[in-house]
Amino acid sequence: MANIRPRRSVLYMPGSNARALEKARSLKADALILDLEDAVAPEAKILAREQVCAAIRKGFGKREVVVRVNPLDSEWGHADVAAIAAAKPDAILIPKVSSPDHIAAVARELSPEDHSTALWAMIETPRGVVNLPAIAAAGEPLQALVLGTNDLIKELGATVMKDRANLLHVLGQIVLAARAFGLSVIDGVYNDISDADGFAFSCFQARQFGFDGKTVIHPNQIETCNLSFSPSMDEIDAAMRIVAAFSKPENLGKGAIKLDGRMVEKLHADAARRTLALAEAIAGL
Ligand SMILES: CC(C)(COP(=O)(O)OP(=O)(O)OC[C@H]1O[C@@H](n2cnc3c(N)ncnc32)[C@H](O)[C@@H]1OP(=O)(O)O)[C@@H](O)C(=O)NCCC(=O)NCCSC(=O)C[C@H](O)C(=O)O
Ligand SMILES: [Mg+2]
Repeated sequence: MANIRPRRSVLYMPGSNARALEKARSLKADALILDLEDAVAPEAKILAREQVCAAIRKGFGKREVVVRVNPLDSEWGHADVAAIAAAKPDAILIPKVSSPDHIAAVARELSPEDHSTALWAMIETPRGVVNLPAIAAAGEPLQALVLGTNDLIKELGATVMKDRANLLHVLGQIVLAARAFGLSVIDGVYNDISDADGFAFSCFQARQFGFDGKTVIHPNQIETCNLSFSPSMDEIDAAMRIVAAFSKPENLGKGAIKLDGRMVEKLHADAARRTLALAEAIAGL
């Protein structure tokens, strides 16, 4: 099983907020997005870039570190990419990706020494959704798609619905595109920090769609998120039983077997191995 990196909870914080950058070192988010884009006011952009570079160099333990830069066509974009790549985060998150050209343009800005920096792409414009297959097919170093529901709702002229009935087609399309090209896929944020039940539902819904995790905006959303995107004890138990059943001598070479009165195929064994690998990776965090 290839390396699995848990990306259950992916916490945004404004790069201009020194307290949040420090606090993140004590939080159990799997990944952090240090934001230079929309969460940072224009007058704080340079300070945010400097603070974020210093914070990356100090380190965030085992947490995956991702920096959202400003778009290349903004006055900060090119300098953001140069400075952030030199600080060596795990990935750079490109906002408002509407075509594969946006990814290629940022990739061109990375020097050959920056080859360890992956790219993540935000899908948050109508064009980004329409062009999902081409964007997801961009290839290395693209590693993940992140849904931006706030911008998307705004651009669509839609309104926020608790059950996201007006976004279900997008949830399906982004997961489909990501899986077709072997990318991770992270759901958008839930703005109402005080609504624990609504947040838990949106995590449950995202997991059912196949997302690897969800972006969060406040420490109080992390635990629910981690729980929602972790294999449950029942899932781990079922996975172990499936793997064990396929390992029995009488089942070797069989494509389908009967287990507890149900048909189980090799594909279920593959999924079970992935579940166990994810559980192991989570335990190692
Ligand atoms: C929303 C907030 C501004 C609220 O902040 P605050 O008023 O400080 O909240 P609390 O007092 O409840 O905070 C309690 C402690 O937790 C720390 N904290 C809060 N938020 C974070 C965080 N995101 N990361 C790390 N630490 C955090 C506080 O410092 C307090 O700590 P302590 O001092 O020990 O008491 C704030 O939560 C916030 O800024 N959230 C993130 C906002 C953000 O980054 N937005 C941009 C990303 S969302 C987006 O753009 C989505 C996408 O593009 C789209 O289009 O959909
Ligand atoms: Mg956005």
